[in-house]
Amino acid sequence: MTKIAVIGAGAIGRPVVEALLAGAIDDVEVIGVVNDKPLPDGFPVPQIHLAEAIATSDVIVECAGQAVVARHAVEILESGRDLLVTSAGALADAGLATRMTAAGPGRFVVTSGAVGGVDLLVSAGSYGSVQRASVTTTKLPGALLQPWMDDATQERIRTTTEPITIFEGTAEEAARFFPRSLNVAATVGLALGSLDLVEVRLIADPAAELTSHVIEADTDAGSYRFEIRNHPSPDNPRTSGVVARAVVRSLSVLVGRPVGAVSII
Ligand SMILES: NC(=O)C1=CN([C@@H]2O[C@H](COP(=O)(O)OP(=O)(O)OC[C@H]3O[C@@H](n4cnc5c(N)ncnc54)[C@H](O)[C@@H]3O)[C@@H](O)[C@H]2O)C=CC1
Ligand SMILES: O=C([O-])CC(=O)C(=O)O
Repeated sequence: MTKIAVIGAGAIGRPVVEALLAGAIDDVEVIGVVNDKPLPDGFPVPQIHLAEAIATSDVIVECAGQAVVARHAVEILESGRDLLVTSAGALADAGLATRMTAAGPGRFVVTSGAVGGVDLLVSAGSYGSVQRASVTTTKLPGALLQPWMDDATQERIRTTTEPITIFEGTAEEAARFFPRSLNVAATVGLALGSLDLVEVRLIADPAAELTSHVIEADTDAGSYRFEIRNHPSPDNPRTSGVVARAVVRSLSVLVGRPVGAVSII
């Protein structure tokens, strides 16, 4: 039996817990959830402290935010626990990425999250050089407002009646400026082996009922274009609903029991 602790009980953490309790992966036990606020009434597993999670689990699943990875990943890995990272943008901090890579004996993996095609991009990145790569994300304006934006910028985004580009930059900048909306840009950069290479564009579109991520890459191995259109989570318009399922799938690979009739990894 593999003991799992989850950090975060929100739009990703809660459905991850529910899927695991429903038997999505054989032979796993959810020992509890670490959360910075009291859990809502009826939450199906107990709230535990991080120290208890570290002491009693085999794998810790982060579904809480980049700051949690920055603060706790090295400690978790040094304790010997494996760590599944959802907030991929944390690894845009090269110093943290280096410390996490050096830490052990626990291992860390990053879920593919809201996007697909990153398996092929890892293969292409290792095949030869990458000439260019881009991620263009389109979301509802309200999902993109940030505390660092001034009032005029927030108002322009909130009231736009047509699609507007609100950010252009590297995957590192994207992860820093939109920590809850552009982790996927870091995921693509990590897959290709360079975050600086990835040109990121973020569009606020009041008609964007679906969140879209268009990933393009020209490499020695080939040219790729993936267009992903996800329904947002009903619990958090920033987050695609499918992400919790991606986390469960990644966890199933990490624990060596891939889900599905035929294992595709
Ligand atoms: N890789 C990907 O494709 C995606 C990654 N994400 C990442 O996943 C994170 C979680 O997303 P959602 O579940 O939609 O967010 P959410 O806001 O619905 O839930 C976050 C949960 O984490 C808890 N939390 C926050 N800080 C914490 C701390 N320091 N310690 C313990 N618990 C803490 C909150 O109380 C809440 O329960 C996002 O912040 C983002 O970094 C989100 C969407 C896609
Ligand atoms: O869920 C999504 O579509 C993407 C997202 O929020 C992120 O990358 O942080």
